[in-house]
Amino acid sequence: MAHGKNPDANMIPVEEARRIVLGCMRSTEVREVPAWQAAGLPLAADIKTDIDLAPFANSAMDGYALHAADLAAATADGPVVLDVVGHEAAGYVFEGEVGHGQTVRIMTGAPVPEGLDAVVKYEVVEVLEGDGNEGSRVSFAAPAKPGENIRAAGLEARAGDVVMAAGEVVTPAGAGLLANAGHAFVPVHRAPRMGIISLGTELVDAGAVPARGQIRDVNGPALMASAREAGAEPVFYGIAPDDEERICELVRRAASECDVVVTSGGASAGDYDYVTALIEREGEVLFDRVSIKPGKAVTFGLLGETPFFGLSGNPAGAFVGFELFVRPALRKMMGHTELARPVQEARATHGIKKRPGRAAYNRARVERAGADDELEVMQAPTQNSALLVDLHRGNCLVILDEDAGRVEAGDTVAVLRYDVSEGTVL
Ligand SMILES: Nc1nc2c(c(=O)[nH]1)N[C@H]1C(S)=C(S)[C@@H](COP(=O)(O)OP(=O)(O)OC[C@H]3O[C@@H](n4cnc5c(N)ncnc54)[C@H](O)[C@@H]3O)O[C@H]1N2
Ligand code: MOO
Repeated sequence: MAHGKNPDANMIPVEEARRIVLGCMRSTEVREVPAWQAAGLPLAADIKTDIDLAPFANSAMDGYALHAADLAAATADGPVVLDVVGHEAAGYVFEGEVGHGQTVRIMTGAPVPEGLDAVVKYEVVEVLEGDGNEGSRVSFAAPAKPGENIRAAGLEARAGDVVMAAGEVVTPAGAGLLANAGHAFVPVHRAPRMGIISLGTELVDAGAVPARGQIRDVNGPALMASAREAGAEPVFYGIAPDDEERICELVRRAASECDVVVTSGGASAGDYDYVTALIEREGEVLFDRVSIKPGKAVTFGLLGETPFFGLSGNPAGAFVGFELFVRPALRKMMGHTELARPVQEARATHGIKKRPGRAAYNRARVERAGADDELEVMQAPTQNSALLVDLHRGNCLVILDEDAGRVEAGDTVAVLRYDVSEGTVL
């Protein structure tokens, strides 16, 4: 992908870039993990239950199990009296026969004895004789409906039913359901390993005080956190000075050890920006410029089979590049089908400058405000790509398409919510 004087001639739209990226992603291997550890992950296979859920009809209340027909004529003035012939706690099974005129004292969760079809809770039962257990006589002042206070066998699922389908994201409640279906372990795609390299001779780590001309590496830690938040396993390969051989060595190592490699910096037009040329030489470049602001300098390619992202060095550009391309790629590798963050509409509190050209992803914060509790979006005062504080305090990016012009205060704009996970209905 050689280019002449104007590398921007290679710019492609965001949607096209994302299509190219996602087209290259393959899922990671499947492994079995404890069901509770699968929360937040999509299942890699359909999961069936081996038994009916619930496995037997059981009581939803502490009370008396009986034949509903026996109480048909019960009223306050003419109560029906039954003989208590047994007692049943959860985990215990009453094996005896229960005839008409008889009842069994039953606890919540205990199996309803064969032939009985209703449970009446303690609160509305009067004990006439005895302590309420076997040998007692109890009185009912109202009829009971057949099925009352009984949780039927198979209410949730039948043996052999799929209780959770491949691709469904496990929730904490879902982890319980999987256990109920007999699965202590379930198959999910392994967390992708994301290798991270910060490129730039000017970079020192957070523990050092930068000398004149140096700055601290902010993209390394920010990308590590972003990878972890996306469910990937971040691996930091360090800061590489602008030395082609050193970068090449690190990139090769990361590509052989990881599922995806992400660098920041060294991607643009400067004298020391090697990334695109290096990937071209070592593998294949699929694009090297996207029509976005910030973060247009984004190289995407393959090193053998390993996807490579060379993000812009400017911290806001690296963040936007991660959000728009790397995060969806990681999610696809994990088997997620919801790949895009939610986009919603909000009213701009101020005018927003925008020249036709690259699509803008402007740092902003959306909130409910005003008497009508409408969504209002306040853009950060400066959109300088070197600043991170507004991404930290903000929660969204205002999306202005390539051909959009100036936005006036009060206009409705689309905002991408990076504080909310993919698939959330807002
Ligand atoms: N002649 C041109 N110059 C530039 C263009 C252009 O089109 N023509 N585009 C500008 C834009 S827009 C961007 S974005 C940057 C992209 O630059 P690179 O991705 O090559 O990144 P660097 O040049 O290495 O660094 C840019 C900037 O970011 C700082 N940086 C880099 N890495 C880190 C890090 N890990 N932590 C904190 N800060 C970092 C670096 O010091 C630079 O200030 O190119 C423009 N130039
Ligand atoms: O593409 Mo650059 O990140 O706008 O500053």
